[in-house]
Amino acid sequence: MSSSLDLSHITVSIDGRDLLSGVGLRLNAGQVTAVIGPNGAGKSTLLAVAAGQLKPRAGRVMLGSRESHKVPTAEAARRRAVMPQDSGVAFAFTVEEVVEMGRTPWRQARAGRGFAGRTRAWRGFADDATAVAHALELTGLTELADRDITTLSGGERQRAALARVIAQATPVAQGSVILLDEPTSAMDVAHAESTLVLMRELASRGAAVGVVLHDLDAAASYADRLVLLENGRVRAAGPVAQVCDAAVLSQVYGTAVEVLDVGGRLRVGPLRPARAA
Ligand SMILES: Nc1ncnc2c1ncn2[C@@H]1O[C@H](COP(=O)(O)OP(=O)(O)OP(=O)(O)O)[C@@H](O)[C@H]1O
Repeated sequence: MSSSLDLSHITVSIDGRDLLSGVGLRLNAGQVTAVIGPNGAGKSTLLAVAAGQLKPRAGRVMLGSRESHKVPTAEAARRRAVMPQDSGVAFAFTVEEVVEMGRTPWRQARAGRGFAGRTRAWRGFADDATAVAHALELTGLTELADRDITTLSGGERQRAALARVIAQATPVAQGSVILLDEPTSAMDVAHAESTLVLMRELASRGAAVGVVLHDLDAAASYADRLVLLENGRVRAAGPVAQVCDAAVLSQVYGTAVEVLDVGGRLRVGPLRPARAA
């Protein structure tokens, strides 16, 4: 299995406190890897390191076969698209303009090549307008394309941020990396499910997807592998069935978590009391 992004022995310290201690994260092409763990465990910090936004005190980040910081910025942006936890745009851009921003690294690449239409690399590039229109359609935003982004609801804004990431990641190829930090946190159940299905679709086209999720059942249903963080360390990592151990999850989250096998699919969530009729 080829790894598109490989973080090893990552340590991040701020003000003398270790937010991450010796953490590893391997994102494989064609797979969804979900990072789970309680509030403050270090999930967003780990994703920020994976995104190249935060430099670790120790450890190594490999983007494909090269150290991430040695990959030129624009090239890295074509291979690695990131949706941060808070991806709000404060200015009055239209939804379409925000999604178009995802195409910037591709436009830069073409500008750098002059008339790049004849170069080999160009053949792999999607047409910008098509990529933007497709991303809007996939996220159900076509009707809202001309709306001022600041007027959208929280869930709609989150879909626009996702559309920008999809536009940036187009064309998805082996080696593409897509990082999503709680992409469904503001979405209703229907949009959350569509987003998770879309995430799997991106992986099936060859992307290595890393996603932070609080919804344990969604993580168990849609991820191939889980990384469970606790206090800045990896408590468990591996295939879903291996990491979804009720005793371990209950201990790490400090509340009773149940894991049920329902027709071969694991259902994971808080153990809730039965209510009297
Ligand atoms: N810039 C910073 N300065 C000081 N502490 C920080 C900073 N950034 C993060 N932290 C702390 O590092 C820890 C990990 O934060 P992080 O955001 O990675 O957690 P998380 O697992 O994503 O949490 P959540 O589920 O609440 O989003 C937290 O205790 C947080 O308060």
